[in-house]
Order: sequence, then structure tokens, then C-alpha cells
Amino acid sequence: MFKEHAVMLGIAPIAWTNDDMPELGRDNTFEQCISEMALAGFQGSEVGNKYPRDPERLHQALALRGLQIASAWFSAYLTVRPYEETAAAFCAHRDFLHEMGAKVIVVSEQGRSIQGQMDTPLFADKPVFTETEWSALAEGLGRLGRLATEKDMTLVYHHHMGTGVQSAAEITRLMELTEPNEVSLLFDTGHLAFAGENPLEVLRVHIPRIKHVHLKDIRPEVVDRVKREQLSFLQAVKAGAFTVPGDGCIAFAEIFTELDRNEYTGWFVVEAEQDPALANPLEYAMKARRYIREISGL
Ligand SMILES: O=C1C[C@@H](O)[C@H](O)[C@@H](O)C1=O
Ligand SMILES: [Co+2]
Repeated sequence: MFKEHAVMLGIAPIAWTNDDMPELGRDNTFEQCISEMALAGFQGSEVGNKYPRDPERLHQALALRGLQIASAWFSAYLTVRPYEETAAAFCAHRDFLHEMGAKVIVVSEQGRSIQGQMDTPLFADKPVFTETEWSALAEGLGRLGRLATEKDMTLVYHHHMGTGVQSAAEITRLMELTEPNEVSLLFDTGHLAFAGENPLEVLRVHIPRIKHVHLKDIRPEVVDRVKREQLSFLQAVKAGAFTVPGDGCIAFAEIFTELDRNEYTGWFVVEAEQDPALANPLEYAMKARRYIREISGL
């Protein structure tokens, strides 16, 4: 599997220190995080809030451990702020990632997002974009996508729980409103399963647009509790809604087979945020690494 085309396997720092809730993993250092990523057998990482922003220092620390930067998250506000504001921040982010050798830029629209609100019920209060907001989002993403191609990079859109692009229908709408050469898709297994979608079906529909993959699993009993008790996204994460591939209910073998059959090239990034005090990050990283090898040969 994945022999004739280039794929890389990375892991996100969010299992060690959570950028959305800095109190989770506050004591875990940058050096511990990247050392354990390498020890668990990963080739790269996305960028977390404890990573040095000086490209030379970051390169040096990663090179010592044989790691590369796959990408980093960017919050867009295209539906609620002037385009120029998002574009200026995007260019700085793009240039940093370019210096780090990354080829894709992860973008998620945060206009009216509830993902960072501790007490807002996730399933009741998710934003639904108006026609005006859809137009601003699609047009703005197209322009950001063109800014990415200036550096030979690709914008990958991250659908996400608690945002205006969460469901399969919303992902399809966004893909229809944007051009494939400007806006690609990030496929996040955990967010799709959490949203009640079948990740494999979404993968089959959008596979030509998918240029980056986040691998996370869900614990269905926790997701049921999130619905029952009207928990927020952050409360869901703390309660253990997400875990590493192989530790939840998603059928990853079929997903890998489908991506391989379609000659997916790019990164797979294990991204399983949970409370590091409850789920030891190195232990879970190793568990994920073993499982991925077993089912895909990677
Ligand atoms: O890609 C991601 C980045 C995180 O900050 C986010 O909340 C997480 O759920 C995710 O999928
Ligand atoms: Co993700």
C-alpha cells in the first residue's frame, strides 16, 4: 500500500499541549513533544503554540529528530471582517510555512464559530451561513488560494465541528462554490464522524479535492453524552470525544484503501486531542503508529 506515491505520516502537537485549551498539557515542553513524536516513529508535525516561530530555530530542533513541518492551522474571518485583514494575516502565515518547507496551508473559517466557546452547546448552536456569508467565504477563499499558489502552495479547507462548514452537505456546497485549483479540502475523519457523517462516503465524493488528511477517531459513547448533556466542543474534547485511530469506532482500513486506490499523495497527520493527564501522549502516539502500520503498511 502507498508504495508508488509519496505519503508522509505526521502527528499534531495537540495531544501534548492543546492550543484551544492551553491548560491541557501546560507542563509539556516543546522539546518533550517533538522528541516523543520522533520516538513514536512519525516523520513530521503541524505547528503548535509552544513551537519557536523563528524558522531557523524550529528547523534545527526538528532536524535533530528527523522531523518536518506538514502544515499549520489558520483561522479565517472572511464572513465577518474585511478581506484585507484576513489576507494580511494569511500571507504572514503562508510565508512562515513556506520557509519551513510546508506545501499545504490549513484554513478554517471562524466567523460565528462556536468551537472555542466553553459553554455553548455544540449540537444546538452551530452557525448556519446565510447566502451573503457563503459568497464572502467562497470568494475570499478563492483569493487566499491564489495567494497560496504564488508560493507554489495549496490551501486546504478544514471542515470543523461548531463552524459553518461542518456537515457533508456544507462541505459539498463549499466545494461547488470554489475552484479546484484555488481551494482544496482537508479530510478530517474525526470531525466527520462526530458530525454524524460517514467519512468514507465523504472521501469518495471529494477525493480529487483532498490534499491533506487528519486522522482521528471518536468514542461514540462520549459523543452520545455530548448530545444528551448539550456539551460544548471544548467540553467534548475534555470528556474524551476524540482518540487516536484504532481506539474508537471509525473503519480506518477502508479509508486507507480508498486513498491508496486513488493514489493520494501528501500528509496523514494523526490529530487526537484529549486531556494529556488522562491519555499519555507518547503512549497514544505509539498506539496510533502501531495501528496505522498494521492496517496500511505505512
Ligand atoms: O485541525 C484541528 C485543529 C484544532 O485546533 C481543532 O480544534 C481540532 O479539532 C482540529 O481538527
Ligand atoms: Co483536524
